[in-house]
Amino acid sequence: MLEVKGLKKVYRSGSREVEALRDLTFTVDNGDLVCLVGPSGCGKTTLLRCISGLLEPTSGDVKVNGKAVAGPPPGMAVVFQEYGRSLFPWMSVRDNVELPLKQKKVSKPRRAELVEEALDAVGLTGTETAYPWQLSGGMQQRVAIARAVAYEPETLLMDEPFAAVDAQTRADLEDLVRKLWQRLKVTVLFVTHDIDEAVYLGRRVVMLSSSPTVVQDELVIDLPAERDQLHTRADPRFIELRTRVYEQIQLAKKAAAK
Ligand SMILES: Nc1ncnc2c1ncn2[C@@H]1O[C@H](COP(=O)(O)OP(=O)(O)OP(=O)(O)O)[C@@H](O)[C@H]1O
Repeated sequence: MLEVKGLKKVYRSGSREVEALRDLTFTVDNGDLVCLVGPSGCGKTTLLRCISGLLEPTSGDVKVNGKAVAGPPPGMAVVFQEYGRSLFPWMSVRDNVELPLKQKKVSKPRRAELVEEALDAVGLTGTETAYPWQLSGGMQQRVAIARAVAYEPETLLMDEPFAAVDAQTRADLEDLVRKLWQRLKVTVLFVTHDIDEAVYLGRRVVMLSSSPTVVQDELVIDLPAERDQLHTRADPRFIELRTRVYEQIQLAKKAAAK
């Protein structure tokens, strides 16, 4: 289980202080898919960086399976928004996916297996020797997802991973994430500012307020587990849920403007 308790982050530079996160508390059960949604600048990236041990919180704590996070936790992988910057352009697709496995000291034959399985899972078999810059944006993001999946993480953090791809590719990648989540039984925390994406993907949606950020509300997404872009998004329950999330986010924005 991932536990975030009383998390606060204040950035300080000289005499300037920015309180990015005020007091965040929520949990993600093992094997759950939780979407975090909040307005732009509410501190979503700051939160994920604290969870992944890349940034030290000012106070509060993050625990994974009861253990406090201090530095990047071993069973965690992160997929960032900017695929262009997260892949090494001088390395082939295979080498990019394999690199974290080398760092994890996985044996060579097992690495080959994991890379092959992960590329197959994201529909990129045959691109092993290509370089990232020879692929489309959507394909590059698939490579980044394959790299995270090959690592066999217990927890997968995704920070607005589809913000930079076109709408059709985005829909395909959303379905890919749900498929991988169901197949691999991994715990997923998915951050997005897109309300429809959060409701479509999540089993739960945690709504954040504007900065200084607190948890505004939480919602269980009681849509069927089998989802598809056409029918799920037209389901009256989907529309009800997205309206609830939208209203909460609007309330958060109004409260912040006062
Ligand atoms: N290194 C930093 N130093 C000072 N302030 C920072 C730093 N990083 C972020 N901030 C501030 O903290 C707040 C939250 O930023 P953050 O990037 O976490 O938000 P976000 O929700 O991910 O934004 P967006 O949705 O626009 O990507 C913002 O006010 C931002 O200006």
